[in-house]
Amino acid sequence: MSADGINLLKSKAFDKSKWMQLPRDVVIGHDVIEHLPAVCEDLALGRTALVITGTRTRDVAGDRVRALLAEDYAVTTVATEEISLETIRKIEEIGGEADFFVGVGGGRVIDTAKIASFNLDRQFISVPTAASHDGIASSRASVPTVEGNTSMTAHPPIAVVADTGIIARAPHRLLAAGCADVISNYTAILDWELSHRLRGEPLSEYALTLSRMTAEILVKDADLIRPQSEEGAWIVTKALVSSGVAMSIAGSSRPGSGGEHKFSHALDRLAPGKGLHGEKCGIGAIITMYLHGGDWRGIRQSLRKIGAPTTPAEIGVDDETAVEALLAAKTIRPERFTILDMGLTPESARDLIKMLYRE
Ligand SMILES: NC(=O)C1=CN([C@@H]2O[C@H](COP(=O)(O)OP(=O)(O)OC[C@H]3O[C@@H](n4cnc5c(N)ncnc54)[C@H](OP(=O)(O)O)[C@@H]3O)[C@@H](O)[C@H]2O)C=CC1
Ligand SMILES: O=C(CO)COP(=O)(O)O
Ligand SMILES: [Zn+2]
Repeated sequence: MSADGINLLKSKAFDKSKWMQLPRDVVIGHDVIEHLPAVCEDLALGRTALVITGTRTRDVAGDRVRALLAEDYAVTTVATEEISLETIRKIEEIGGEADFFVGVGGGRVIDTAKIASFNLDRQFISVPTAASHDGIASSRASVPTVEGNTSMTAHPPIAVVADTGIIARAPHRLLAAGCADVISNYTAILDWELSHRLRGEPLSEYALTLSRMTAEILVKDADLIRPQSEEGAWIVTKALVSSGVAMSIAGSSRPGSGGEHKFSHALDRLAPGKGLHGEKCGIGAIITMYLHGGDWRGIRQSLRKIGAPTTPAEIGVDDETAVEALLAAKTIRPERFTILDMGLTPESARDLIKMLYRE
């Protein structure tokens, strides 16, 4: 039985988290931020909006969103500096009276808006300022907790408004990180298949195929993904939306998150502030592809071509910490079986990190 079938079979009880929810309006293109009021009108979401943004992204787009909506809506803006259960709770208090939420920023801000709106049973609109992660359109959200990073069921945005002009002007590092997040789908899928074969974990063939196809198209178009190129921003944003849809189909982040993501989450804790989410996942994907016996040099070549880092040193992490993260990775969400559960030792972890520097 595939995971798709299981979702349907289990749907007898009223449990929204089992539904396959997808965004309704997805608007990607030049200057589309100006269409945000029209999108809100189309969706008839109410008259009171809470805009959640970041301390940098407020200048980049948060203030513009506020000004655009203020003509027709009562708007409150909150700028957050971090994602945590505490911040989300505070935002829920501020947004209790809002009819809908708008998340304007990177992955942290969008996940914050996603979880707070889900908890309050309000819709939210995703306005990414960077193509740096595949949570732009997904129904999943990740929050760092004391037990490690937790993947939470939430809901997808009712709409995505992705302005490629804004995204193309963001530092190229963010775009490259988004590409790496998508490239890591290759290894996430291998881990999922491994767990399916070894542990009988349900597999969604639709989600898996969409996830792999998204990574393949991105790698094929890698030559077009250049700094400040709006065409590149458009290609990557579409891939991130597609990857997020794969997660919504699966009802979990499995199609886009395997051992390479666990490595990234372990680094979040062991080396806080070093490297972007997608950058860490990309480095992890080289390692787990090697362990799967696949084309790890191909993964590394694609990351290099796009301008993403391929070694811990490039993100300011020393090798010993990277070894520690590799060993700690399997303790994060231990129920999610990956290649890192197949007998990694301190010696082999050291060799794997060394391997990253090999020509
Ligand atoms: N829900 C899901 O399915 C997924 C969720 N994620 C989550 O997303 C997060 C990672 O997202 P990521 O975007 O890498 O990290 P952040 O949201 O932390 O963004 C990184 C930095 O880039 C800044 N930034 C964003 N846009 C611009 C811009 N246009 N110009 C200048 N600076 C900009 C942000 O500013 P500011 O300080 O203003 O925020 C922030 O300082 C993690 O929390 C991860 O768990 C990742 C993948 C999937
Ligand atoms: O980052 C993600 C997919 O790219 C989400 O995965 P996690 O569930 O590991 O946070
Ligand atoms: Zn990711």
